[in-house]
Amino acid sequence: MSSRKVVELFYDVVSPYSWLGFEVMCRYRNLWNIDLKLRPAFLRGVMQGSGNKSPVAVLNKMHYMIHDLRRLAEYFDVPLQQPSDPEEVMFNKGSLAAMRFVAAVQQKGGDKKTEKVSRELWRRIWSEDKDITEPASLSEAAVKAGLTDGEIKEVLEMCTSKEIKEKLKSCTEEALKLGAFGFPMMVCHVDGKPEMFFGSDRFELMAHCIGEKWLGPNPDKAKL
Ligand SMILES: N[C@@H](CCC(=O)N[C@@H](CS)C(=O)NCC(=O)O)C(=O)O
Repeated sequence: MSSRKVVELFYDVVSPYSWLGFEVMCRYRNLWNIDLKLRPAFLRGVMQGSGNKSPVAVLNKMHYMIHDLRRLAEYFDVPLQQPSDPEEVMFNKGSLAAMRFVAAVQQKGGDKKTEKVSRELWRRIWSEDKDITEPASLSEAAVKAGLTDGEIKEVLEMCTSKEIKEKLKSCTEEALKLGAFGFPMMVCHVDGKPEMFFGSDRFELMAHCIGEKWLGPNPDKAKL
């Protein structure tokens, strides 16, 4: 049997397209011969570091995205819904606290808990129009993800540590070095060479490059 290919998924919970990419990668993790590595990072740092401009700076692009996300939610079977004030949520409030929290969860609890907490944070911001900046909001997401009160207290304390700030920063810098200009970014390591894909709309090509089969965004339903 061929050795498992490593696929790194760089994401930020402020990014709705990252949620789509994340759910697809989680669905395919056991179907494809891959080792999925979650790489929580900071989208604003990637945008600034790469000199990219927000896609919503162009009005027509913003209108397209709003429409696109509505139909993608149904296509991907992800309960994505526009928050009432996307600008406030994405640009004013942002995701620094949330992504430090995710980085701390990963440090303390590994990828399984990181997956669950990330999903609950996306659900809050991109489905239920709820805050993800306050400690109480982060705690609520962590409770839903199954963390204990003790774990949550420890993770919240870790968020302000130099170690966790550095962890998020270095993952963001790594993404930039690999060529990131936005999220989601998937990096497949094929024969020791990194192959980068941007967006939740590159899975067909990715599957081709790693020698796997693309069965659409929901492979379990495709098999029925
Ligand atoms: N076509 C991509 C779009 C992904 C996308 O727009 N991601 C945003 C964050 S939610 C981004 O980083 N955009 C940077 C850019 O488009 O240059 C997809 O379908 O996933």
